[in-house]
Amino acid sequence: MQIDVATPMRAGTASEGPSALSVEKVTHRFGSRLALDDVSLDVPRGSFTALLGPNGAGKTTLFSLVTRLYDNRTGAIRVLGHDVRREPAAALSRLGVVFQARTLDLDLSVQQNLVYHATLHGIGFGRARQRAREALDRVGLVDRAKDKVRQLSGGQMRRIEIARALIHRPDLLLLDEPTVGLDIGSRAALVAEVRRLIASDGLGVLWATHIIEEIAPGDRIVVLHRGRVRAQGSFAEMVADSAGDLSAAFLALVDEDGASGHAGDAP
Ligand SMILES: Nc1ncnc2c1ncn2[C@@H]1O[C@H](COP(=O)(O)OP(=O)(O)OP(=O)(O)O)[C@@H](O)[C@H]1O
Repeated sequence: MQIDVATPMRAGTASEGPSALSVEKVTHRFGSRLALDDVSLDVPRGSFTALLGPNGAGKTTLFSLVTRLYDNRTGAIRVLGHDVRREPAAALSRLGVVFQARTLDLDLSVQQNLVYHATLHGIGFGRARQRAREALDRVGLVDRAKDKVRQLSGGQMRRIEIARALIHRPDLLLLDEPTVGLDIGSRAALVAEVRRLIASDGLGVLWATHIIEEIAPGDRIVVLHRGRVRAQGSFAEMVADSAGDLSAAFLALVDEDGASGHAGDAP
């Protein structure tokens, strides 16, 4: 299979500038458990990069390192070229994140949730209200600004979380299994929404999932399994040896009895 396992694709040529996200040789342990093992990956600007991995692959751990919930003691993580350890403020100001667990305050209005978040980013109250309106407009929910969050559906709450993540105009958006608990229609709508944002704003998106149907031709894919990057490349590269079948390619990569049992092995 012609997939680059060793060297992540470089989006950042001199003229294009650095990648939205670059992770280089990051290892993370919880006690004796190795959650991430020498992980390197790239999210080019303007790309939808799917972080595809089964339960326990290490997706959430990776997100926690990028967002500085955990400290990366090995390797380097850069957001738009800013190292998250050495320049945390610059790196985190370019980053928006939607965590797997819902984090909206259900008893506040949609607008209050957004304005509160904007002020945490140092945006003044007046501007925060304007930004909240703009962000809601982009996810098609401007008419729900005054509603309490608990009055919204699960899919609408997710879209509010995306609006909130965009309020400080980041260049990189991380979403950790954002469609968990949504029906098929809401799931498809949410993926489409994020793809529109990439097209309109040139955001780099890292979308963690284990749902193959959320991935489209044109996406970049990073397959993570048991803490190791098993493969990364374009959709076309990923399915080249499986007659266009991404599920088959994915299963071959995460099959413990298959040839790709170790991330460092050439597939
Ligand atoms: N706080 C923690 N303490 C100990 N082990 C942890 C902790 N968080 C995660 N792990 C372990 O690290 C590994 C990776 O977990 P992680 O949650 O990152 O995977 P994931 O790909 O996000 O899984 P899922 O799709 O189920 O959310 C697992 O073996 C998990 O048990």
